[in-house]
Amino acid sequence: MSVQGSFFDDQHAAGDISLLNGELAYYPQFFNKAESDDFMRILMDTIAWKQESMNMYGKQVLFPRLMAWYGDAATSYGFSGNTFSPQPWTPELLNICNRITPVSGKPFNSVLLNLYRNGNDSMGWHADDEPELGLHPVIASVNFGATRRFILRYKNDHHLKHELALQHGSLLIMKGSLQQYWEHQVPKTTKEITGRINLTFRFITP
Ligand SMILES: O=C(O)CCC(=O)C(=O)O
Ligand SMILES: [Fe+2]
Repeated sequence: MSVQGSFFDDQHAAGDISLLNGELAYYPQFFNKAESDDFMRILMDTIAWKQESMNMYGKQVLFPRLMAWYGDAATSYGFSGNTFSPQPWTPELLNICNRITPVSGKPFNSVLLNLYRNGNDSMGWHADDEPELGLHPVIASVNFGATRRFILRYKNDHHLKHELALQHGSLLIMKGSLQQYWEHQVPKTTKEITGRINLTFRFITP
């Protein structure tokens, strides 16, 4: 994809964002409005959304969002005391995966989906650094629905931050040593907003 114009006059401008010890690439309008609207509606209706719980200091606590896990049968994924077995790929998930793979330059065999029902749903600080993702994972994050803040902070200096507003139809690629040195979060907001779906495509060592 070519980069033309400035970020201010060309909404299609896309590009690499180089951080200290980490790399991002952001494509604000990777999917056009019509196809993004379609994906949002179809994913809302066809994905097996569930509110999972995690063990926190000996107590079961509900995740503040709905989740789902899809991918190749051989992949399974553990975090926060859970092990997820994937549901088989749906046509839309395969379609999205096939569209983003040429940009990521790496194949994916699974996708974690998150549904933020409103501003009260969120995701806390974490890095996607589980061993089954490998040392320098390429993770492709696709966004439909309401724009949400995506904040990164440097693990060794929390003052060092970078923020993006992930919009409807956007693609964010996280790569290099980003997960090793940075954490990210999607904070709650008091704004009246509609739902948002985020998909993170990953390659899990089978
Ligand atoms: O919703 C987002 O933008 C972030 C999702 C995320 O960080 C994850 O699934 O690990
Ligand atoms: Fe993450």
